Amino acid sequence: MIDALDWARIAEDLDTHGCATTGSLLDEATCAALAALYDANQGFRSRIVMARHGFGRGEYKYFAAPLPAPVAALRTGFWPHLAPIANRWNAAMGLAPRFPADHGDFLARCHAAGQTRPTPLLLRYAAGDYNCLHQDLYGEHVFPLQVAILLSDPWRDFTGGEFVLTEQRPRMQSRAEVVPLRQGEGVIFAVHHRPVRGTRGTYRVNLRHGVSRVRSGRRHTLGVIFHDAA
Ligand SMILES: O=C(O)CCC(=O)C(=O)O
Ligand SMILES: [Fe+2]
Repeated sequence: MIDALDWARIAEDLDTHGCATTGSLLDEATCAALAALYDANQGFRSRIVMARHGFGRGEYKYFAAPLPAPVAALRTGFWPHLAPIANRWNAAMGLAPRFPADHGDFLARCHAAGQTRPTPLLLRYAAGDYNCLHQDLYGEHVFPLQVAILLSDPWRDFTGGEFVLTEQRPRMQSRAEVVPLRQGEGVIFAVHHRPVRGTRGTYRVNLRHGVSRVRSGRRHTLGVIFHDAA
């Protein structure tokens, strides 16, 4: 299903806005099964209570290796479509790293540098919870794009809790983007920087993402990050 996405449109949205929605990626049953893993309390390497770290309110858990099959399939399925965009972006930004055709080869590079812990995660928010603006950087090796998939149904399961992105251009005030998602839909977005073409050439814009306050209900998300963590 990832291969069938409109990759020309996605690449254009990423280049223009720094984010792109995918349309439906996971059906309702798969979303429910993934969200249910949160409470199963098995198959995770760590649990983070956001308030304890000043990250917001709510919590998340990082999957342990081996990743659940649907999560591993998303990582390997997105990779061949995202790696060429990431290579083009790094070239435009004057950043040296280039990404291989196979995600396993990139993970080997992360692991050799001590980034051995898996980063895909499940997040859970209740009423009043939110996720402060941040960047998911876990070491020297960074893949510049990541994906977040909404597992809950907006309006039925929760209200509020919008995915937000901000970008800071040099010497300008920040621009915010709110990304409405349906259940099972993903947003692909820049982890750290993206290239923007200006009148004097291409420059680097700094992005951060987060989630606005959940007003009611419960919201679950699956985060797919492509570099592993130190
Ligand atoms: O819950 C969300 O929509 C955002 C999750 C997030 O920060 C991530 O996947 O990196
Ligand atoms: Fe994040």
